[in-house]
Amino acid sequence: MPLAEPVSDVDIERIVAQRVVPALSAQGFCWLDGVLGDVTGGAVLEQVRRMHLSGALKGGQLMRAAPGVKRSAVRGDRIAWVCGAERGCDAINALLVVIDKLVMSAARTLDRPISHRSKAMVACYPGGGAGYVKHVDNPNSDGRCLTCIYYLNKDWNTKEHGGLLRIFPEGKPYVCDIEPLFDRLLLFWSDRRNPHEVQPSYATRYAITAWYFDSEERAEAKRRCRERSGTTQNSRSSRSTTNTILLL
Ligand SMILES: COc1ccc2cc(-c3cnc(C(=O)NCC(=O)O)c(O)c3)ccc2c1
Ligand SMILES: [Mn+2]
Repeated sequence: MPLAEPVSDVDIERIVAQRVVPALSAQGFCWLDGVLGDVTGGAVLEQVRRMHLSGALKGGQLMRAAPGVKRSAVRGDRIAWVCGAERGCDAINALLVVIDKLVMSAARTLDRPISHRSKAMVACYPGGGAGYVKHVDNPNSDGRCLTCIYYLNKDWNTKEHGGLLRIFPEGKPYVCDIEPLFDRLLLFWSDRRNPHEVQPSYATRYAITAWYFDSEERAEAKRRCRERSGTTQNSRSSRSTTNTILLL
């Protein structure tokens, strides 16, 4: 049941109470359809398409590329980081405003100290079998607690196009397959509770991801990083994934 456009704060509070909080509490992930509606969702898609066609999306990095293993064999996406204030990203910004409201409302109810997020990662799996092997987004308490992925793929047919997001909930005998459908928002805990993979995609597959930080876990991660690099408060911390996934 798509939400009215633009989605209202009342709608957001209702969806959080009825869907997001119960699902995150019970199973550790949740997806919502019809989040922005056709008009605003379509505007986001157009802005992502324009970024892709203009060459703004670059090969995604890896935290630790095993020697001799081609990056694309592990992760085939092309990405760009946006804060939403960039020219031609106003619809992406509108999406981020809605996701921020959803997440902060859920954080209040769940009493999770979520205080900030990464920039938005605009991603394209360009087809040709590109995917991402099974992984955990935050296996080592880097501060990221919630992964939010907004999908933009109209007329997506998994049997033909592949590209399923498969979650392997920790300790459960089942998997959860999520189709990357247009105007769908997926949220899941970023830690070891939710190993997941992007199955090989055979059509262009767009998504926008933001990671939300648990402020206490993030502070502890920064403290450990400073301790490891033996630097003082003022020096630059060593560049790492968490530093790459910069905060707004
Ligand atoms: C060192 O700098 C960076 C910068 C960005 C990084 C992004 C990812 C990442 C993680 N997960 C997914 C995913 O699970 N997508 C699921 C889906 O599209 O349905 C994805 O597409 C991309 C991993 C490592 C990174 C390291
Ligand atoms: Mn991931």
